[in-house]
Amino acid sequence: MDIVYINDLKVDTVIGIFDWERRIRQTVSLDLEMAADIRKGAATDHIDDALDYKSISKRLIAFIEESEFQLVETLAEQVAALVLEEFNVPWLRLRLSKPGALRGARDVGVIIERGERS
Ligand SMILES: Nc1nc2c(c(=O)[nH]1)N=C([C@H](O)[C@@H](O)CO)CN2
Repeated sequence: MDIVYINDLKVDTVIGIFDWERRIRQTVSLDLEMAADIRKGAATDHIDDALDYKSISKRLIAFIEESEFQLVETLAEQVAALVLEEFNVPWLRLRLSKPGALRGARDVGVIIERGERS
């Protein structure tokens, strides 16, 4: 199994459980690993035969910017479902972090794996 990845994709969104968090936008960061067979794209050297990380990141930015979830768990599940369904990805690992959300920690968040790994 090969992996196409996106690291430290930063997106501003409304996220959090407290009233003050509902009134501001905060940055979340995504590290996304997606299972893919890269051999066809490597052989043809054509983007149509590759999992296009640019189009995935554009879709994720649009979705996350519009979202208003409370928990990082909910955002992570929704992002995972979107990638699995819309981009035909069989398996992914997503680390979704919220920098500066916890005093004394660089970031907090969740790591999830979804789908079937071949
Ligand atoms: N498991 C979680 N714990 C907490 C979350 C969360 O999304 N998942 N969120 C918060 C607050 O919004 C925090 O990020 C701001 O202080 C607290 N705990």
